[in-house]
This record gives sequence, C-alpha cells and structure tokens, in this order.
Amino acid sequence: MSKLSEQDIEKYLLRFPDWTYSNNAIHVEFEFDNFKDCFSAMSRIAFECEALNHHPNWTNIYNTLSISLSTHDAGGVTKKDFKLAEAIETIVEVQE
Ligand SMILES: C[C@H](O)[C@H](O)[C@H]1CNC2=NC(N)=NC(=O)C2=N1
Repeated sequence: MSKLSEQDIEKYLLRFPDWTYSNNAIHVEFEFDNFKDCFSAMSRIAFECEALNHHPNWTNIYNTLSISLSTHDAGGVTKKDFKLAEAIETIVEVQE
C-alpha cells in the first residue's frame, strides 16, 4: 500500500478532528476516567488491530492513551492507518 501525500492526509484528517499529522504518522491522545477504562479500550483496540493486521505505536500512562499510526512498510501514512483510526474512534466513542 502506498504512502498518502500530505495533501491527501490533510483531507482525511477533516473527518478526524482529534487527530494530527506529524513525523510521517497520525497521532491522537485519549483521556479516560481511570486506568481500567483505558486498558479496556486498549484490549478492544488490540482485537481490531489483529483483525486488520495493522498495529499502533502507543503509550499508556494511567488513564491516558497516546496513539501514533503509520504503515512501517510504506514509511508513512496509508489508507490502512485511517481504517484503523476509524475503528479506534468507534471503540472509544462507544466506551466514553
Ligand atoms: C507481515 C505483516 O503483514 C506486517 O508485518 C504488518 C503487521 N502490522 C503492521 N502495522 C503497521 N502499523 N505497519 C506495518 O507495516 C505493519 N505490517
């Protein structure tokens, strides 16, 4: 899958207001009520990643989850990243 142009990325990002683009990846940070809710979301996201065979770089500190998505093989952002971003948004929206 080929890397999207910055122009295409900006266009996609209009549908993802919480996400930003920098350093060849898209990024988001979520804050939950507590660690349990955060880790529960991470578990749900993990199943989706396996289903899509696409995986995030992420960091969890207590109730915050920071996620960066890029396609390593392409060296940048592809449609796969936006597909996973969409799944993540659905999971987090349902849970919040
Ligand atoms: C073999 C397998 O398809 C690859 O290693 C996949 C797995 N998950 C991946 N995840 C991400 N984010 N980028 C990749 O290039 C990637 N490649």
